[in-house]
Amino acid sequence: MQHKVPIEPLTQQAFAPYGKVVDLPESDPSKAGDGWDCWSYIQMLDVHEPIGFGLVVTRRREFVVSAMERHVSREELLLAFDREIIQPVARCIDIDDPEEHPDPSTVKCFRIKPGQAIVIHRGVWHSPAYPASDDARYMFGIEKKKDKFGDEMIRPWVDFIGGDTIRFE
Ligand SMILES: NC(=O)N[C@@H](O)C(=O)O
Repeated sequence: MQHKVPIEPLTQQAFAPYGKVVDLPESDPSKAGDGWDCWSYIQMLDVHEPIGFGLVVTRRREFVVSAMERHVSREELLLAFDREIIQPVARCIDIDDPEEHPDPSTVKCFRIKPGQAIVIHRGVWHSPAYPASDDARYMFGIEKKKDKFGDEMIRPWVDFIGGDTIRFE
């Protein structure tokens, strides 16, 4: 079965079950100077080991997702660089279940604008991000350590329950 999921704007409230949003706050800056404003700390990444960074070039393709991965031991920072990207996510049901499959009924797809970022909660399912229109580049940062269920394997992808797929629009 294929589930249709609308693309939604990234807001703290909508993204809360999946992680944290990194964006300019409405509040006054905590520091400012001639020609610049600074807000800190606007978000936290909970880590115990050095962070490794990865860059992804994501190319135009059908907006269809059939599998996701997750990191049960690590939060993941993900930052849109040059163009808008779409990030599909699914809820973590049981972080201690190594046999869990992503549940398609919990999928949401968020539009992340250049300069915005997310911190994906531990255990939350995610696919690679898609470009909203033209090919895009994004960066992720994650602790460089083994995950509890070994998601550093060559193929960490887990199909949706029932072999379902997601089409987002
Ligand atoms: N988010 C993404 O594209 N990749 C990471 O989750 C990863 O572990 O490679």
